[in-house]
Amino acid sequence: MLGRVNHIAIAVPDLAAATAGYRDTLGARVSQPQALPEHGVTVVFVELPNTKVELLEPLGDNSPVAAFLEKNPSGGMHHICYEVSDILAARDQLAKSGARVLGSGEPKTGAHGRPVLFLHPKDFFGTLIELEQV
Ligand SMILES: CC[C@H](C(=O)O)C(=O)SCCNC(=O)CCNC(=O)[C@H](O)C(C)(C)COP(=O)(O)OP(=O)(O)OC[C@H]1O[C@@H](n2cnc3c(N)ncnc32)[C@H](O)[C@@H]1OP(=O)(O)O
Ligand SMILES: [Co+2]
Repeated sequence: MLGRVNHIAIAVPDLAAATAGYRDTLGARVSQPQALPEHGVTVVFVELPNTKVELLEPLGDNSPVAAFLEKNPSGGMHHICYEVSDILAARDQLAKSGARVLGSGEPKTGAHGRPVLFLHPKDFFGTLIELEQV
């Protein structure tokens, strides 16, 4: 089922400061901010030779990231995104195995304009998993 790691996500309290840290201190190439109101976040992507790091901060009042930052005020690893070739087949297989697919269960459009789903962290060893169809 799983393909490449598409990105590792880090939730941060201040996206501009985190962007400067990756760009200026770590010398990395960082994309422009992308506001994703339907997901309650603003994100940037740190471009790396073999994958990406997604830096994300809350956007709006019901951001799913806000509760995470209350527990982790300086930020922290938020999720890992794996690529899948068929997100609906993956979803159905996972649901059959008893894994919780978050939200309505229907894929939403992610930051790359492709369908994404999330799996509950408690079902995967304390790690929030995002699946992105590539
Ligand atoms: C799609 C656009 C973009 C992209 O890449 O394209 C993104 O990635 S957007 C990313 C932001 N969107 C999401 O995270 C959507 C999925 N997330 C959720 O549905 C919620 O955040 C959820 C269900 C994971 C947690 O919701 P909430 O924090 O309200 O619930 P609890 O506080 O009750 O948490 C339950 C339990 O899970 C632990 N938890 C919460 N978040 C995480 C996490 N990121 N990693 C690991 N564990 C997490 C939390 O601590 C609770 O544990 P407990 O031991 O019961 O205290
Ligand atoms: Co993501």
